[in-house]
Amino acid sequence: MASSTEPARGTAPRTGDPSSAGTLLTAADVGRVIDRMAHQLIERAATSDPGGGRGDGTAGLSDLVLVGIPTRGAPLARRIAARIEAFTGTPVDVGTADITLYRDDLRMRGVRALEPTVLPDAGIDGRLVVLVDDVLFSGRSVRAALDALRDLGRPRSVQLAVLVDRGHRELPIRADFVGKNVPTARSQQVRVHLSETDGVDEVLVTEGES
Ligand SMILES: O=P(O)(O)OC[C@H]1O[C@H](OP(=O)(O)OP(=O)(O)O)[C@H](O)[C@@H]1O
Ligand SMILES: O=c1cc[nH]c(=O)[nH]1
Repeated sequence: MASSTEPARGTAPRTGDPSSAGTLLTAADVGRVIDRMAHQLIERAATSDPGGGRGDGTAGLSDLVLVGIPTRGAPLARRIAARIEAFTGTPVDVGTADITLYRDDLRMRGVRALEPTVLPDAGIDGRLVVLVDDVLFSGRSVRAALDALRDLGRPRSVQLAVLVDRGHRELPIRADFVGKNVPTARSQQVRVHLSETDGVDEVLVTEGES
């Protein structure tokens, strides 16, 4: 997670009046935001490369594993990895980590099917893991993901990338890469739709809790 002296990158202030209900990001916006996040990850992987890199824009990428948090963090991680490969020519390992059994609010959320946990063959030990999710809200999903990772290996570092940070944290968790910071009212919902899961790329703000 980001240190307190290093603000997460984003495109809008996190404080301010709540966003109006409606479309926050169109399909084209989602594509642009994913591209920007891919570039930021390339840069950050290079600066955190213990080997110092080769100066060709691919430093640290072999060390990087993008781990998506289901549901929509999984396709998002795959898309960011695909864009990193498109920009650098270097493939990036991707995985998914189901967090269901690690949640602290399991009893409040009702029964839901477990999602797959799939890691690259090289695993995550000693590597730079970037957790990927669509929305960061209370931080409880990310907290659960950190616990899930603990059972999967021992990365040398864990960072967090989210498409939308809507504020209202209940835990001391902050993203290292933010596609878009969106001031919201607690009563609103941010709904991320991706073509892989929903048939369309868009981010909506709706009124009323789900
Ligand atoms: O910071 P938090 O308060 O945990 O909220 C963010 C989480 O909520 C949503 O997932 P949800 O649990 O609704 O499941 P889904 O991904 O299957 O939609 C979203 O995808 C994030 O994972
Ligand atoms: O607004 C929210 C809150 C939690 N999870 C979401 O996907 N959206």
